[in-house]
Amino acid sequence: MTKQIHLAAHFPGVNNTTVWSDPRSGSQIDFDSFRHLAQTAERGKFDFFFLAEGLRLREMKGRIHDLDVVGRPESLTVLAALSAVTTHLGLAATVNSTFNEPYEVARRLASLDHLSGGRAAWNVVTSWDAFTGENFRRGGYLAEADRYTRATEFLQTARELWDSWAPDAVTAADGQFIRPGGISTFHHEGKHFTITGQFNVPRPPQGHPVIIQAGDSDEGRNFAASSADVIFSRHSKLEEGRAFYRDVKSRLPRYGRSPDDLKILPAVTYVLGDTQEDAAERAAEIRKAQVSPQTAISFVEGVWGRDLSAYDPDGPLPDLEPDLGPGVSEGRAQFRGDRGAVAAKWRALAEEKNLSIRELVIETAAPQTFVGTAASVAEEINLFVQTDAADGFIFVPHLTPGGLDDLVDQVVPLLQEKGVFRADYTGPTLRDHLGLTKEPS
Ligand SMILES: Cc1cc2nc3c(=O)[nH]c(=O)nc-3n(C[C@H](O)[C@H](O)[C@H](O)COP(=O)(O)O)c2cc1C
Repeated sequence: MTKQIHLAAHFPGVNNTTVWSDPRSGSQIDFDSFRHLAQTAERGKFDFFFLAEGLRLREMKGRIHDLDVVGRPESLTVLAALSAVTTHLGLAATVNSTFNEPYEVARRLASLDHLSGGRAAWNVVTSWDAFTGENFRRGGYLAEADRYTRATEFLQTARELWDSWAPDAVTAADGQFIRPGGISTFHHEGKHFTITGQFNVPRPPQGHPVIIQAGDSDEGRNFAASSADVIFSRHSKLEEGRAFYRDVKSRLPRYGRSPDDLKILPAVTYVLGDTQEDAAERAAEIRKAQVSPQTAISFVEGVWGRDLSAYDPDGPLPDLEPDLGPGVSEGRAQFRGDRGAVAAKWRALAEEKNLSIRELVIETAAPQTFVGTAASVAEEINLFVQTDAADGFIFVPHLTPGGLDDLVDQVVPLLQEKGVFRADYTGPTLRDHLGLTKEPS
């Protein structure tokens, strides 16, 4: 059976995706930038618009990675404003379950779901690191091992709050506003939260907003399989995408769910050209522009575990061994792999090709996912979905705010012609767009 593709748009501006040097590059914080990207996604009949979250600026010994994050307003606030200038597009907010409280988050998501007529989604992230925690905690930090027990209980508690209002609780008829018995008292007692009382926002139009999950560990995958509607993954290559897809989908029956109940959407990038060669040339230029001198130094610092700010990005790698103790880079940019092995590989590559620090980082940076003509990119997107490497994609453009224009104008019509992507929305809610009939419980 031919699968229907799901498409979403990610607002860029972090992780060196954005090409700041391009004269078309606009503000990351003006409402017009958000509006342009969201309205472009809606013109393309995308399922949803996605905002990530970073709760502390990344830094190296106090030096902020200022090219990584230049303005990142709180996502639910931005999405509430976007709900007024869009009509069908889903609105997905990343909200951390480690540094927030269920009552407050459940209220804000229920409110967005009401304001938007059933278009809200919550990307439940679990970043727990102590460095970020300094912004929030009164003392003591969550152990890494507890991040998903807290997230699971957090989500369960939010669901109890949403369910505490019957769908028809508000009657506003016969001199009565609330139907007797329409609102129940909630009482939650658990390891992380003990709360009791009454929720004060009516049940969201979608019942529960759509739940997205973006972890990758075994616990993260189980959390998605048990509790999420969408998983946002980093596995964007064909073979690794298929392996991830098989692994995650095979976990659903353990939780009494069917594989269709969870959509797998990897984050992807793209570059279009008039010919394959033209697109490849443009892709190489974009990769160069994405690695600024400061970005190049911070990547190498992340692997070497040393302050390398005194080194010339256009010069050779430092003649220093990596420091394999705790990294000096803090925040989400911290490198989490085997730094010794990566450093050895990078040194060998730099020597073999005579690369400067910046050239090395450009050479090792992940290539763009889809590079080609509109027709070849449409083919490839469809191939990934029809061969179960994904159910669709979250596109991360490299330009704000015009970065999705060519995708929507040139690639989406080809997918529509193939009959694998909607020509128009068929329902008002995000659950309708995703073809999700029931909520995980
Ligand atoms: C594709 C992807 C996107 C993510 N986006 C965010 C984000 O915007 N904000 C955040 O705090 N964490 C984000 N995370 C981090 C995850 O929520 C999670 O904390 C992290 O991956 C550690 O969990 P894990 O060990 O299960 O992978 C993202 C992870 C992935 C894979």
